Amino acid sequence: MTIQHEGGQTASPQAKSLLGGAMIIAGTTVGAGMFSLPVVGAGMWFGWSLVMLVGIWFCMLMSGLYLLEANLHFKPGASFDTLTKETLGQFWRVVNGLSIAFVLYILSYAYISGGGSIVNHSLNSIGVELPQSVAGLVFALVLAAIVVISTKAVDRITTVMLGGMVITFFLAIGNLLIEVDFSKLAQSDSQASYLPFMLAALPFGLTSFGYHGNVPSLVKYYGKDGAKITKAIFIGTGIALLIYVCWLVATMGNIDRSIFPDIIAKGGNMGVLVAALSDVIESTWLNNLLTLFANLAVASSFLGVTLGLFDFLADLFGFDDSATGRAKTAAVTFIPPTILGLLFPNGFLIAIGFAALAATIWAVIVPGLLAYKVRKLYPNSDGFKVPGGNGIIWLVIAFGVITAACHLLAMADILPVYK
Ligand SMILES: N[C@@H](Cc1ccccc1)C(=O)O
Repeated sequence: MTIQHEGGQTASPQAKSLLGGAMIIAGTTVGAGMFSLPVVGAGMWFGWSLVMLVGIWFCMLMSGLYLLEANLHFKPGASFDTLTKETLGQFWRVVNGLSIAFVLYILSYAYISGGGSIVNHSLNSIGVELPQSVAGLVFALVLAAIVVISTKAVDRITTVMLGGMVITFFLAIGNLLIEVDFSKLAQSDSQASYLPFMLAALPFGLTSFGYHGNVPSLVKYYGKDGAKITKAIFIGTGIALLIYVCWLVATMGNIDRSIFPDIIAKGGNMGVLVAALSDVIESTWLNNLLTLFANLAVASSFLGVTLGLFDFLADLFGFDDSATGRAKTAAVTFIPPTILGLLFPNGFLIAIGFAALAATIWAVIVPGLLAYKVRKLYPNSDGFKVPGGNGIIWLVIAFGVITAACHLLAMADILPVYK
């Protein structure tokens, strides 16, 4: 979800509720991570997954706050592009812009792949058989239509979807948690190794906590209220952490670790995970609830990300807001990921991994560098400053570099991958 288009900048900052901002962050953050985390976390299983999520949450929270710190040296409304250009120069501006565009594109494709998989799973349960690529096409066309119609439509529909997600999530999770078999969670076979699998999972954890494109929008929305925006980011990412942990308890507490290699062999796509969960759940309505939730989660992330991409490309190519302008923007936004979705209907996990590689640049490394630089440029500023000194900045940047390295090593088959 995005609030770039909020018209109400004239209201005083105090009038804006904290919860609104927190929900925007939570809505952006929770997405494809729901479906990648149990699959890539299977190797290290629950305990280490929990440790990893808390660590990544902290680093991604800090990098968001660094971006905020830098942003507050500019007028509300300044874009991420402007911040980078003015603070770090043309080189970083280009690297940053390219990595943002890449992440938005590859995520759009990932959502089409995941959405196709889940639409297919849903249709199967009512007896309709479609090739996965066609299901992806249907998913993409319906949602693209909403984005093309208007930003308002996206805002309204995402709000409805978010409401639906919260309701279905808590109903489904409530029931799943009741069925959880805690001995499954605590599974610890002293013969098996767990921890080494964390390295290959790090990039997926990083993508799961990405929301950073929304920070400049929050500054525009709330004005220069650093304390309030910090709270919104803290609460929003905290909600995401809570949802991910509940989801891991629900999935790993119901599906045995020994079943995951089979899920992974089938591409680890969302429909396969939900199907595995359906196998162990007797109740049909719980199954339907879960499927509905999965549909909503991926659809709302798709809307948020493609709307961001749509605006980014309109701005880049200078397409206007007329019907032809929007049609052109829609073409460059939706055609490439949809074609990829038709060609490679099951690349969901691979795409999320690549998204992580590029996201380390603009969601971790660049925010760290921005904060470091503004502290040097304005040493006497009494404005908002993230606590913890420069040491934590380097820690966060190191986390980004290590995660990017893990992705490259995993690609080269050097890291252990559970399968
Ligand atoms: N966190 C989002 C992906 C994302 C990454 C980076 C920025 C914005 C969104 C998800 O899991 O779907």
